[in-house]
Order: sequence, then structure tokens, then C-alpha cells
Amino acid sequence: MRTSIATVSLSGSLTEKLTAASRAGFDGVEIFENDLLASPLTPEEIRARCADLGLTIDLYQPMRDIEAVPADEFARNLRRARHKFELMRRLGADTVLVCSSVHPRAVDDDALASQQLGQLAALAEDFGIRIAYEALAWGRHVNTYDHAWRIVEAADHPALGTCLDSFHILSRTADPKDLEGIADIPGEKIFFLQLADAPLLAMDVLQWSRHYRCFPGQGGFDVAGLVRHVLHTGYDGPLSLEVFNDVFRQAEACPTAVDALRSLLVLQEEVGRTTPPAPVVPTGVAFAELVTPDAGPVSAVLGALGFTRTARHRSKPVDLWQQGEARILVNTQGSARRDGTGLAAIGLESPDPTGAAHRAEALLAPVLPRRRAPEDATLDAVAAPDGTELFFCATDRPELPNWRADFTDTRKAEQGTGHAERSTAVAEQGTRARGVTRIDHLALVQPWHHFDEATLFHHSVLGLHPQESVDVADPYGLMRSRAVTNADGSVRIALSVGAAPTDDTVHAQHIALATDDVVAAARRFRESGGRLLPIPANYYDDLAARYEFADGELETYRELGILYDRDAQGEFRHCYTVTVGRVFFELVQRDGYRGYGARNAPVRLAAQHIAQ
Ligand SMILES: O=C(O)c1ccc(O)c(O)c1
Ligand SMILES: [Mg+2]
Repeated sequence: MRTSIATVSLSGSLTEKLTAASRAGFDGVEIFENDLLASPLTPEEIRARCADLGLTIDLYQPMRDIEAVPADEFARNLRRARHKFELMRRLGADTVLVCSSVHPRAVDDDALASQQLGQLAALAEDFGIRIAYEALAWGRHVNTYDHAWRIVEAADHPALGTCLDSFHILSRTADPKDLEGIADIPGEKIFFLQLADAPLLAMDVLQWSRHYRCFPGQGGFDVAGLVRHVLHTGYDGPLSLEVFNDVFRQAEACPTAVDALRSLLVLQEEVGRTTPPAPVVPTGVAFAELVTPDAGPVSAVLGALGFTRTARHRSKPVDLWQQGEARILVNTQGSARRDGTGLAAIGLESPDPTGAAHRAEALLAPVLPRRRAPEDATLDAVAAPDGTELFFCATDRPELPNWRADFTDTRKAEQGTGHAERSTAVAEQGTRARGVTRIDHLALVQPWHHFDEATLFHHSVLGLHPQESVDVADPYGLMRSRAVTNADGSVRIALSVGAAPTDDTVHAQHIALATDDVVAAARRFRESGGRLLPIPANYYDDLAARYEFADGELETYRELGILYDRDAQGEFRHCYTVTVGRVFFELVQRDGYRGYGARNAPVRLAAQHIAQ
């Protein structure tokens, strides 16, 4: 289907918006009146620019407060409309959106509304223009799609149809049955379809619409369900995004436009109009890769955590540290993109790495060039919205390229053959002694303007399932956090974001390591010279009030800085290392517990500010 986007959804000047829409691959645009009024380009120049960019102008909008008004008012409205129709002729736009009136003089009279909209349509027809009448959710007398349609139907004019806007409809629809009335509208009378999602918020609908709309798949509405109803009518116009969003208004237009188009690609897949390569859900974490200018500090932490440096990349300055199933790469090649130690890449175990990359590419994920020596394994990788590189891995599967084969066992290289098994044995012995079994989750702090995009990306590109979004108080701002996981929890990525650009030495990425005995792991870490994040005594006084612990248990937690939480499924004990550069480690003991200790996060963040 044709794809379109309203200029109001993107930041910048009209020219920048058009360029971004075109680069992302949209077929057309809705020109929002304010963008045109503020543009130095003439309507003819805008028309030419769109043509050059390969964009059609699918809609001009909005015209407001037209219908159901006294005759003198309506005469003025027609005069105003004539001006706009002349403008649209110069622009080469043939459909205009008229939204239901919020005017104080508008009366609750459907017959009058029909008659006046019919007159407007007759005038529009002379200009070759069609009127698409939309019910604003806060319209004074007309605020539901079926009401708007009854008025259009009664007017019975060929140049008058309706515009369906998913926000206005779904923000007022408690019951999916309320959508069944869409089937009563002939497809050819639906002149336009605007799509937006939104988080489920209990607030004034106008404010909700003007500030919180987001792209389909980023909020809580069943946009695909609505689109199915609309397609069933035979509607064959564009799928057009109309998103008023405070963040997108500020973010760079080009990435937003790509995010927007991705949402429509996924939507079309959901409604069965396209079949991109199927998602290949990752089945585990092959590795996490840290990039650092100096391997010293991070190696010391890994060593104290019980990791063993088992192998080195044969052509790059990258070490593999291992403990149990947890593998961490330490790369000192340096990253020009950011300074300090940071989490730069994640290896995801994939049942079909090439299929996963094809899916990612079809959904507009930036496929990364393979920077590799000729003899290295070919690895498919894409960049997540925050720049984290995601590698699709097939560890130790003989029929597929194996990233592990690019690494030479360190001891083998140093001491000759025969020691490889011994070094693995050392790593395993470390596992038993220190207790890290695997990577439990990876926590990625998102740039403030990429959070909704990141959720949609991880869901649609990787097939990970988004969990509830939670708010976490930080002493200097509020963080929002949302985990995405696979079905069995073997891949968990916690995405979080601050309300504004944040200090990323505190809001750092982290690697959470699973252990069966966090007390033993924490103790040994400390005995090996590691530094745990100190947690204030008040926290433990509160724990004592909330839960009953066995004798001495709480004292142990207090001594080590272990935090505690509980959910319906089980208990959670966790603690944190101090931060190295922009990354820290967490030791987690998850006894059935499904969450991430969100309740403890404010205490942890405050402690990190103090430690910093
Ligand atoms: O918020 C508004 O006024 C507004 C204007 C035009 C639209 O198409 C819409 O959905 C909302
Ligand atoms: Mg609309």
C-alpha cells in the first residue's frame, strides 16, 4: 500500500521534513498548514520540491470550524475555503481534511452540518478538490467516527467523504465492537486514513493527542485491528501517519522518518498486506562486547568477578573473558564514536543468522559493514537505534560461520597445544567457585529521543516481546524503563531513558550476570579486590519493615550491598559493582522472579550518584 506521513510528525523546516520523508522511502506527505505558512517556498516551489523528491501531496490539512454555524459565519467560512482551494490548486493537492468544529457558535444540528458540508463540497468540486471530514475526539458536537459518517452520508455529495483517524477513534473506543460500524462505510467514501498509536493514559483527550501520539506499535492501541476493519471496506488510499509528539518534534527528522516507515512496514505485515522475512527470535546471548581505551580497569573487575581470559581474537585486539556461559569481549581497538569504556556490541544467539539479518534489513535496520580480516567468520550485524551493534551468532554450530573460531585459546597460544581443555576447565572451575553462570540481562540506556523507536525496533526487528514500562525516580530526573525479552527469558534487554539528556557515567549501560548464590559471588568479588556499590543503611531498615528474613540474612545483605525484591513468582537478590567508564556489572540471583528490581532502582541510582 502507499505510505504517507504528515509533516507535523517530523522536526525541522518544511524542506527538511520533505527530505526526511523522501529519504526514508515514503510515497507521499500530508502538508500541515502551519508548515506551509512558515515556509519561504511558494506553493509552486513546494509542489516542485515534492515532485523532485518523489513525494505526492496526499492531503492538505486542516480546515477547522466550518460546519453547523449560523449563515453569516458560514459565508465567511466559504470565503476562507475558496482561498485555501486556490492555494491547493497551486500546490497540486486534491484532498483537504476538515475536522469537526470546536467553534463556540457551532450548533448541535446534523442536518445543518450536512447541508453546509455539502455546499463546501460543491465549491471544492469546482477546484477538483475532495473534502475528507474527520471527527476530532474533542469535537464540540461531532466527536465519533460514526457520527461524522452519518453527516457525510446524509450530505450525499461525491466530493465529500470521511477521514478516519486511529487516534480519535481508539482514544474513545473501550470496546472493540465499537469498530464494527466501520463496515457500514463504503470504502470509496473513506477519503483518507490517518494512523497514530498512543500510550494508554488517563488524561484529557486533546492533550493526549497533541503531545503523546506515537507511531503504530509504540503505544497501547490496537492500530492493526482498526486498519483491518478499514481495509475490509475496500479502502485503497494511503496509510498515513499523523503523529503529534513532543519528542519527535525535537528529534532529528531523518531517523524519525525511518522509525515511522518501519512502523508502517510492520503494520502492513500484521494486516497481511506484506510478507517480509519472518522474525528470527534470538535464543540466547552469545557475548557482550566492551570497547575500552585501556583494558586494565575492566579486566580487573572481570577477574575479580571470576572471569578467566580464555582467548584472543586472531587479528584484532579483542580478548574473550569467560565464566560458565557468560562471555565478555574486551576490545581495545577503541571506538571513535564515544570515549571511555562502554558496551558496544551484543552477540545474539540466532537459529538463523542470515534470516535474522534479512528481517532486519527489510525493516530498515542499518546493516553493518563486515569489518573483518579475510579469514574471519562472516557475521551478520545491524545497529540498534542507540548505536549498539547486534551480531547474529551461531556459536559452535558446525554448518554455520562461528565467531568463536576467530579466537585463539590464550593458553594454547602461550603454552602449546594440549592446554586448551585445561583452560576451559579453569573457566568452569571458576564457575563453580564464583558462581556466575550466564548473562542474565543487558541494560542499555537509550538516547532521550530514541526510546519509543528502540522498543519498536527490538520488538519488530528482533521479535523480542516488550514488557510493561516502569518509571524509576533518579535524584536528578525520572527514568523510564522497559524490558524486551524472548519467551524463555534467555534474552533480556532492559531499555531505559531519562526525560532529558543525562550524565552517562551514572546512567551507564550494564551487564547483569546470573549466579545461583549472590552472597558467595559478592563476597568473593570483594575478597578478590572488587568494589561493590555501597547501599545506604536506610534501605535495609525499610527491608526489615517489609519482609521477615532468617537470622543474619539482612546483616549479610547490608554488609555487601545486596538488594532484595520479591514478586509473585519468587525472590530476587542483586548487587552492583562500581562503574568503570560508562559500564557497570550487576550480580543477580533470580529464584523464579521475573522482574529487574525496578523497586530498588531509585536506591541504586542515588548510590551511583554518590559514588560518582
Ligand atoms: O489536534 C488537532 O487539532 C488536529 C488537527 C488535524 C487532525 O487531523 C487531527 O487529527 C488533529
Ligand atoms: Mg487527524
